[in-house]
Amino acid sequence: MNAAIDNTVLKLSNVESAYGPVKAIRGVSLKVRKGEIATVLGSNGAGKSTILKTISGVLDPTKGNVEYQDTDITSWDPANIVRKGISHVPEGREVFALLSVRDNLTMGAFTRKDRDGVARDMEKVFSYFPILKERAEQNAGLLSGGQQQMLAISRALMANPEVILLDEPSLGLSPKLTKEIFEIVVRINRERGTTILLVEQNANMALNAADYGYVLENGRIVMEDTCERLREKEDIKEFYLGMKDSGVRGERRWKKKKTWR
Ligand SMILES: Nc1ncnc2c1ncn2[C@@H]1O[C@H](COP(=O)(O)OP(=O)(O)OP(=O)(O)O)[C@@H](O)[C@H]1O
Repeated sequence: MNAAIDNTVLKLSNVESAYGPVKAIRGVSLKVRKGEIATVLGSNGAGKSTILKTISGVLDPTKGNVEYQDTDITSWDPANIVRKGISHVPEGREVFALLSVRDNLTMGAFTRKDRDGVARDMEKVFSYFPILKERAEQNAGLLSGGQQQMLAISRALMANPEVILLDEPSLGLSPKLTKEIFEIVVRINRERGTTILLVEQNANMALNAADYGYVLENGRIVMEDTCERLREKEDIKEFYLGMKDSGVRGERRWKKKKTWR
């Protein structure tokens, strides 16, 4: 379908990416529509982070294309991809530990010249995460893990993105904090209309927050559907929603891939 008609903002077509001889994703095709939260679920090593790195330009694909709003951005420089409107929050809540919270946020706006807009967005970020305002002058390294995750998301927001690529925000966080962070992610999506592509192992949180989901196994998409329908599928219940031990990677027997859109 024509991207303009089905509202697709981000489209991967048959993408393959590798680390030297290690093929991490193979033949990945997916679409993210404007204003939606899309999620990619998968176990350790499935290739989730590699999808985000390939979109954000950290890693050049060996095959296939990445399109954003009908522009082919395959292998673009990461800074130009941020300028174009895509911000990446990498796994592991990367922050500049020796810089203050405020300076981290200012660095997130490195592509912008509109000082008033940057100041406004900093206040907006502080309204999402008031603890960051309280600790604005502290070094980011002094923040707790959860607060660093908040800062990493906030720094991405400071670029005023249309799309946020969010890598495993639940990593290492308590269930309570994970829930809090997901609530803010949904709020950002609803209030700003920010399109979000979220990769997660925590399927429960991701399927509740997202509109549309993909399941990635061994570098390949094996299933996709609305999150509402994915939650009802036996494979998802067994392997991702804790109704059965997830077993060893690669041992799963997924039914033939079905596509609904
Ligand atoms: N820098 C690297 N060099 C070599 N191989 C890598 C590198 N980064 C990832 N890989 C390999 O690529 C594959 C996909 O990794 P990726 O990090 O994308 O998976 P993931 O689904 O995000 O896993 P996790 O949930 O553990 O973060 C894995 O086999 C991994 O070992």
